[in-house]
Amino acid sequence: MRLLKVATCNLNQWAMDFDFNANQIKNSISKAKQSGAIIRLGPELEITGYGCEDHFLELDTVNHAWECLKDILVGDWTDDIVCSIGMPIINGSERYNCQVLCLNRKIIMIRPKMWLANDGNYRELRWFTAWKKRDELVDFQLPHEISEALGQRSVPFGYGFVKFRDTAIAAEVCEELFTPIPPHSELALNGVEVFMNASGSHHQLRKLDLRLRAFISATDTRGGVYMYSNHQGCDGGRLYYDGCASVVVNGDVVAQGSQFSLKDVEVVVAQIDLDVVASLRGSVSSFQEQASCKTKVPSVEVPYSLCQPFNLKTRLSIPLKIKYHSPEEEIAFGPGCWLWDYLRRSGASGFLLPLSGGADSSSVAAIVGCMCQLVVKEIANGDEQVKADAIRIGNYKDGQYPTDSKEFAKRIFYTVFMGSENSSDLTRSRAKVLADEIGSWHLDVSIDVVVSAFLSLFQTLTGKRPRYKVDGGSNIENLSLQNIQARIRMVLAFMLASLLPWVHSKPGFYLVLGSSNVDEGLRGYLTKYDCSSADINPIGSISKQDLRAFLRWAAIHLGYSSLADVEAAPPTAELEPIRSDYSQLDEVDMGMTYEELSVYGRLRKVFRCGPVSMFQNLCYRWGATLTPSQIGEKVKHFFKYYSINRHKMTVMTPSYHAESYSPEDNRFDLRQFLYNARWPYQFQKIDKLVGELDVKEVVQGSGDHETVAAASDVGGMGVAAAGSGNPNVGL
Ligand SMILES: Nc1ncnc2c1ncn2[C@@H]1O[C@H](COP(=O)(O)OP(=O)(O)OC[C@H]2O[C@@H]([n+]3cccc(C(=O)O)c3)[C@H](O)[C@@H]2O)[C@@H](O)[C@H]1O
Ligand SMILES: Nc1ncnc2c1ncn2[C@@H]1O[C@H](COP(=O)(O)OP(=O)(O)OP(=O)(O)O)[C@@H](O)[C@H]1O
Ligand SMILES: NC(=O)CC[C@H](N)C(=O)O
Repeated sequence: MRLLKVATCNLNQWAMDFDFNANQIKNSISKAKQSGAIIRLGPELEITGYGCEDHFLELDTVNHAWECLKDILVGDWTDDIVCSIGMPIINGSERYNCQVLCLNRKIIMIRPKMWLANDGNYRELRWFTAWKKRDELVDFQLPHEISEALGQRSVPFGYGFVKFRDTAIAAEVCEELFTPIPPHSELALNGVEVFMNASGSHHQLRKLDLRLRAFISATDTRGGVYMYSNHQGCDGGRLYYDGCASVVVNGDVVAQGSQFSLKDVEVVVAQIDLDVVASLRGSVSSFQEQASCKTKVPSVEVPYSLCQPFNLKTRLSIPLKIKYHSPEEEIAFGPGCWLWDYLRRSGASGFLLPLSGGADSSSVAAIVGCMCQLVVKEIANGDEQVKADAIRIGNYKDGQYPTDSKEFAKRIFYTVFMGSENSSDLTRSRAKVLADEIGSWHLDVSIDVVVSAFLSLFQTLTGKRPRYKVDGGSNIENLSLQNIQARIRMVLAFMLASLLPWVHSKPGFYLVLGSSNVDEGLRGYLTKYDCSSADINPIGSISKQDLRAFLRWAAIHLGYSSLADVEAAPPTAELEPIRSDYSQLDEVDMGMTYEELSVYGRLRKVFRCGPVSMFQNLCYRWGATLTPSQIGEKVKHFFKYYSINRHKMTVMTPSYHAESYSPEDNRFDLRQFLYNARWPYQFQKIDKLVGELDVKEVVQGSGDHETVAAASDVGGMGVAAAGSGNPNVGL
């Protein structure tokens, strides 16, 4: 037997906070050593933080990373433990995203990333060069100061692996795992038994499965130990890195860390018998055959042993049942943890939320409530860092600290219902009941006097006073009357967030939370610079359908039972007067349902459909109940409003990224914002297709169509011919 103990970790780093990050790395190495591990793997670019973006272009960033590495190497951190540490390195004139393998105060090899992440949220090619030399390791001269401090002049740099006396190990850096020809396949043929994947990978709803499947398929037939390390938390941007440090052996998960957690450092350890890898490989004839004619990968020899012989002092890690969170839990915990990091790092004293009693703002309130519950739970579990942060933010004195989530919420969370003459008692009371359940400091104010002050001012200026449509006004008047209310709420929210702490003799300021969802953003069904404009928004890329499922879940599992009523109510903006024969409803206003919007959203972004291919795909999906002409009208209606309102995406409040069809314009969904909203070329093509289909009556009902049935559960949206069936493409 060759017993090997390995440790991997989730680290909650903060981009550009070098002291903090270096301490976390040291802390994780100490924990790994305490557990008896001989290998410690950390996340990608852990010294700088993954999300430094254009700071990677600054030489300072690379220099500071070396300084931190030197500090780690001159101490006893790496004594008797192989540490894989992530940082940027300049070799010659190119900058690489590297894993630095260290042991006993020396650097044994530097492995630059070969396949960079460059889709969706990722732009690594903007900052790094991909390493392309695959047949040799080059000699890298260490920077003078490092060289002096370590007594080491140079180090092998490039693609390769490290051969110890008793096993071989190699790095595979994040995206490399997801490439069509991942390095681990040829590394395995070269005898590498342990793969160390350092990652910087963000949370997206329903994505974990994709990741775990990749670890499993990397090792189930070819054998191997797959170690995965990731960042965890908000390191300064819209992404939440969702941890899940794990160890997989021959396709079985034997250790799995948390996906969502408030912990700064979590070390995940596994004890493995490496002979199971050799044994599996020896039993697969095709593996043996391919190994016998493999392409040789360069290696570095280190005369050191990592394994222990058979002994009964340690227990082997056994296969675990993989833990997946439901999407509802993901919505509660991902944004909940992200909000906590943002709050503790921003210096704010809490959050203020305009709470309408509707589904969206109630979801945000529930997520803040969940955050408070997590904080109290983590303090009860003995987390000193969470306790110290909570004491500071909640302004606790005399040794007191949060022990009850409602009491904590009262200190750090203001909710405010800002009713107008169009608000109903139902929503007003829903807001109040929910606030009581969560424990927030709740205010109920009327904005009517402010609205009428604006209207009077306008009347003085122009001599005219706009009227609602139900009172005989035009569309323009009707819209402007709605938008005044919506925008006044935004101004009042910011005013309260800055002044309420002063009123209550508390230090600091509160962050205003926004609560528009991904579908409203896509359709543009929001008033520009109303309460959708805030400091941050935890649900800006979550769909209405997912939010409704979340509300049902939260009513039970977070203990906020009033959310069941909130969920059951039809979504309404309550900006127009309610009459016996009229009450404003979102889906009527928008001319489409939220369910339809989710379908359009996925087709547009995830499946990259323009208007014409969206129409064609929807003919398969909806052909049983709608005619081609009706489908054509729906597609045109969607694209018209999407494009008219695209400018609103340029000023969307920074939101937690959670959804692959997010229209977020700043980092994720990069498109123009001034369109010809008549789409003359595309719409004419749709009309032409409709004409042809009507004549031929080709679409006879989607149920009869083979491809529809086959693809009907693709990401829950039943895309038929939209190309790639993976809704997570472009993570
Ligand atoms: N191409 C362009 N590039 C840059 N800016 C452009 C623009 N076109 C218009 N604009 C600007 O945008 C303005 C129009 O946008 P905006 O003022 O927002 O107004 P608008 O989009 O016309 O109206 C707001 C919509 O949101 C609905 N609403 C209101 C309130 C709450 C909710 C909800 O349930 O969440 C929904 C409301 O029923 C209405 O359909 C124009 O007045 C102009 O200032
Ligand atoms: N009466 C109100 N009191 C406080 N805030 C409000 C009120 N009405 C609207 N808002 C704020 O403006 C945002 C957008 O308003 P709107 O009611 O139009 O619908 P929504 O986007 O469907 O959200 P919700 O489901 O929270 O009502 C809300 O999410 C909320 O933050
Ligand atoms: N940092 C990376 O290489 C990211 C890779 C991949 N797209 C992920 O989200 O996991």
